[in-house]
Amino acid sequence: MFIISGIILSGGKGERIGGKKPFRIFKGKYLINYPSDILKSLKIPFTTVFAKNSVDIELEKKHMLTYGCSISFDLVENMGPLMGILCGMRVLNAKWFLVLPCDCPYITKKAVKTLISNIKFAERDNNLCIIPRHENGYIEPLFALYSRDSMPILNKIIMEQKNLSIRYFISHLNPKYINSKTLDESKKIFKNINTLDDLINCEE
Ligand SMILES: Nc1nc2c(ncn2[C@@H]2O[C@H](COP(=O)(O)OP(=O)(O)OP(=O)(O)O)[C@@H](O)[C@H]2O)c(=O)[nH]1
Ligand SMILES: [Mg+2]
Repeated sequence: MFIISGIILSGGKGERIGGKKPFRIFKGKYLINYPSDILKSLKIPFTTVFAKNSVDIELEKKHMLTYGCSISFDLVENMGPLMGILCGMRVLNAKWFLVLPCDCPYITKKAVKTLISNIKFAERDNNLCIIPRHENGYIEPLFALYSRDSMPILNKIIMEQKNLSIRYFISHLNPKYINSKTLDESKKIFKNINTLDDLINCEE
């Protein structure tokens, strides 16, 4: 069993960017390549979870071949990131899952390593997830670690379909919150690309 495996969430509608978000080009690379390159360089195996109905099966297959990762698809459409996380967990044999969005081109190796360095404390304190939190209280649950022990809880939440918010899921996990600045003083790594303007206008 790998201790850590990655789940890259790539199955959102991407409405604000006009669809096909993972394969939008940002500074010469597909958006999805940024988190994928970091995971590859850290030798963390991962799966990329696309929407139930493929947006472009050729590009999705090419992504799989480029990175030697697996690709997964949401079992049910339009259920949001929790469905993506569960579908990723189902195909990975890991103790901890590193969940990342597909639209985080400023991600760094250092940030991922720092996040991972908290696992030993989470295991000591029985925290089933490790979530970056900003000073203003805002949390980053899609740039976070989840223990395998959170999987039955997530499964139950999805089966019940009562509340599919990620905050509801986390509320069952005794989260370890870590100061977002320990991952990146500038906090730029958390910047997501959501619109066509973001694709063009993001400064260096
Ligand atoms: N697998 C999967 N991933 C999702 C789902 N919804 C959102 N995501 C991913 O979660 C991350 C954050 O989502 P958003 O920033 O809202 O992106 P989005 O939903 O694609 O874009 P908008 O439609 O413009 O909100 C992105 O990496 C999305 O691809 C989903 O239902 N399934
Ligand atoms: Mg969305």
